[in-house]
Amino acid sequence: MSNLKGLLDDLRGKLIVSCQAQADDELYGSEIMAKMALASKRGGAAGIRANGPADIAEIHSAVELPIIGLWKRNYADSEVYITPTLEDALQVVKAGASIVAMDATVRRRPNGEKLKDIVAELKKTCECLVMADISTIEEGLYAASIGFDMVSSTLSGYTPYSKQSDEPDLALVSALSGRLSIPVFAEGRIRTHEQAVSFLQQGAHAIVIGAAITQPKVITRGFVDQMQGLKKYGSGGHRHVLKGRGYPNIIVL
Ligand SMILES: CC(=O)N[C@H](C=O)[C@@H](O)[C@H](O)[C@H](O)COP(=O)(O)O
Repeated sequence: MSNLKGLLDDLRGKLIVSCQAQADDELYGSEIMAKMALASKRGGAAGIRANGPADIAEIHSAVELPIIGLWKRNYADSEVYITPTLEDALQVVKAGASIVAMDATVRRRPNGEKLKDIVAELKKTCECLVMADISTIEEGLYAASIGFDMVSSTLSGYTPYSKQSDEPDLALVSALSGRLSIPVFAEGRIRTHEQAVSFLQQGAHAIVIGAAITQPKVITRGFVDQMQGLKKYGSGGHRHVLKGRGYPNIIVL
């Protein structure tokens, strides 16, 4: 466990790159995600965020960086899609993640599982830290109270009741950083160097960036839109939409 506590210190002020591609993405595949992770490491990333046991295992064997693992899965009886169940979390840890990230929203989980019980079980049985992906201040406070090791603003804008915006949620990260003793990670729609620095100045422990680094389609579209005078990318010109039950897909507006 001491190693894991040290891990949080190691991540302070650092960048974690989210290397994820869905099945309908041109870059889909564990080998490609491992290359993406390797390139991120060479660029100075201190950690990788990755989706699914296959990608996590491949990255774990190819890149010497801590992995924040999750597993996006759809269940018929729940809107929760980021590591919804205990078994999903266990598979993520087994694949090589040091930190398991999971939806910590107030929404009902598959099979009636309770967030509190999942966290307690993980703490009891796994050598891992647990990250709460939250969408509101209340969810962040609750997550800290039930034993999560850190929270991340991942789901702000992706639950129907949270703030909807194309911008990253600086207010949420700032508010939680002032109220929680556990680390608060900034994640979701961070597109510029300036935004990343602002989050650190507002108290974020570390920064997680995905699309702006690992999705060439999105980056390309940003340039194209700017060149056409559409002013969309710099202010968050794309966002995830929940297609069907859960899976976020990048759409370009
Ligand atoms: C909402 C959701 O499911 N977010 C996912 C969480 O793992 C990923 O698809 C994001 O890429 C990640 O959060 C980083 O965000 P951004 O790609 O905006 O920098």
